[in-house]
Amino acid sequence: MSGAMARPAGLLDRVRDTYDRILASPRFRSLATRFPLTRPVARRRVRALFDLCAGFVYSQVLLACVRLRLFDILRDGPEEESRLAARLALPPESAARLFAAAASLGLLARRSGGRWGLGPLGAAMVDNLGVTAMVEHHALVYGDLADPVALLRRPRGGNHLSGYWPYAGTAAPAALRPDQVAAYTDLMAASQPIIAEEVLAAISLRPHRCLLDVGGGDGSFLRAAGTRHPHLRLMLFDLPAVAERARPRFAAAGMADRASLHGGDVTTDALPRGADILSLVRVIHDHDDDRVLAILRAARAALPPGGTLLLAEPMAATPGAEPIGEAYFGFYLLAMGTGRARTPAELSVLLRQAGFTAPRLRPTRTPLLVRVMTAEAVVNT
Ligand SMILES: C[S@@+](CC[C@H](N)C(=O)[O-])C[C@H]1O[C@@H](n2cnc3c(N)ncnc32)[C@H](O)[C@@H]1O
Repeated sequence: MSGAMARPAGLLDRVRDTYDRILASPRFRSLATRFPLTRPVARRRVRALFDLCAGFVYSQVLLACVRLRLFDILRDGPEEESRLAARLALPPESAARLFAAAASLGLLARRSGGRWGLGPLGAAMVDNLGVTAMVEHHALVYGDLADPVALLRRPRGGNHLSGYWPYAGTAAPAALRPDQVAAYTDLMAASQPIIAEEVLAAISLRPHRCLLDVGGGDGSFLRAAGTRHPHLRLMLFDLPAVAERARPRFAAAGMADRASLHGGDVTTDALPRGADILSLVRVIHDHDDDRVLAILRAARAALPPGGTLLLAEPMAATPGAEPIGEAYFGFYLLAMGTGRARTPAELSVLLRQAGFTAPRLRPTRTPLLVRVMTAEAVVNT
């Protein structure tokens, strides 16, 4: 039991307990499927439970499609089954099995004349480098989650994912070598365009002069912001080996004279000054509370009084996307070894502790992908 004394159950709790006991009864479940009025609900629950049991198989069907480049092949139009099987170098029977499985998941669709085309979800995968990279990356996650009870019981870290995100498990992240940061930086860059679109639609940078992106990776977010706001000066802070990866990319985008790059460890080194808005995009959820406070305090110190903090990441308890924050990020970050998805209320508490005021959640178009909060650096008294 936790330290808190258990409160006596209220009426609502007792009603819920009774409801749970009824649902847990095999006899009731059997009755519910037979009774016409309860049958639709019973069927939905059975389906939801089956999807939970089978989800890993569905993911592997998607992985097979991605590895075979099936969505790329079908982007130019439907193809006849045996020709498609030959292009994929699959035995005809296996190919038919894959196509039927993918169609049942909305990835492919049957067309006339024995042909297969893209389904609605397969069409959404075309040129979707971010999701494609994540599907491949999940092969690593899959390994770490193979024994979830062992994962929950063991000390944190020491998994494939903690090796993939080496800053999560080291006391000296600034010493990481270029070869240790390349894979994760590229993965983040692949999904950054969609994140940047959401964030830049949620908050206007027009009133600002200079944006400092902390944990800014290869600068993808800054370049998106700089393209949309040509007046904006750009500053990037990340681990030295990561910040260096941004240099040729800013040059290629013709933004080298607007951008400055700064390498260091945000938990121990001072951040450069001069920006009136500072962003933390998909950074805070990687860290435990003590490091989050160190990062936010460094951000506060770098901003002028009244300066804006922009915090963007997937958050816990997002209405309609609860499993993303609690289940997906909960277990992903457990395997990685640090961090957790936090609710806007939890983030607000940390922001205030670090010297920010007026934390505010800004609506995003797809909160499942990213939510945005802003706060103001307190005016020193
Ligand atoms: C999950 S990635 C997000 C990258 C980028 N903001 C994005 O959304 O694509 C987290 C970033 O924080 C950086 N980072 C982690 N620990 C850091 C530290 N102690 N000091 C500076 N940067 C750090 C990583 O190198 C990485 O680029």
